[in-house]
Amino acid sequence: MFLVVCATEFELQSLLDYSVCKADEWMSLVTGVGMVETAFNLTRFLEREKSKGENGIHAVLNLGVAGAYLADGEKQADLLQICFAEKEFFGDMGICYPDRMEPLAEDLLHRFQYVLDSDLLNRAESLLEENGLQVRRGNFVTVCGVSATAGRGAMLRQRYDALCENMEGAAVARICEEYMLPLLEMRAVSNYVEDRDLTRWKLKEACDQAGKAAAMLLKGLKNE
Ligand SMILES: O=C(O)c1cccc(C(=O)CC[C@H]2O[C@@H](n3cnc4c(=O)[nH]cnc43)[C@H](O)[C@@H]2O)c1
Repeated sequence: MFLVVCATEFELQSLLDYSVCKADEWMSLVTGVGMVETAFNLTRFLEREKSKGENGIHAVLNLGVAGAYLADGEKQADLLQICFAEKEFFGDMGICYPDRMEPLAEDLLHRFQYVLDSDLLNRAESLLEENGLQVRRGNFVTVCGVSATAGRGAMLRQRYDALCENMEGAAVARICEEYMLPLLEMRAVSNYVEDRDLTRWKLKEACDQAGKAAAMLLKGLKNE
């Protein structure tokens, strides 16, 4: 079964509202916002499952919202659009200058980028497109702090050839690597990464969109 991992109750609630699957068909975990809470709570959860002798989790869905980087034309995700991660990066792990980032020496890091499960991603993308959703796929950047200027957004987008940013994805990928669990990461765009203006954020609508898409996925992937 899938383990659905969300940072907040808010992001999970809409999936619970839309889901027609029975409770024993997927499990959920709310980790808290950010990489540390995510890594700690996901590891603890998987260890507890292991110690119960349960081996029911076969894949992880990291579900939530994200900030889309501004880009020219084709490369720009729309507000509320569903995006899938092809790769995840620890985006601010490095040497941070005001206008650029430089990498740390490779031998200082375990891993800096993760390639997500392409089979799961292809199946999920097809399923949502068959259900009439226009989705996007691309690189995701996990950051410690929400980017609050268009300049920082442009720098991160360019550096990682990225679609959007979030605060948990790379941590989930790290733990899934350790437990050899295939990972699918799906997020709805709640905001653009621009000079900060919270009045333009669409958090509630994005959670709703993500929950609706996740309910479709969990039902569809189960029937394949
Ligand atoms: O500043 C506020 O008042 C505020 C109120 C509600 C939510 C926030 C967040 O920053 C949510 C962070 C949460 O959502 C993901 N997320 C969404 N957009 C972005 C972004 O532009 N950059 C990074 N993370 C984003 C993230 O995964 C967190 O879990 C603030």
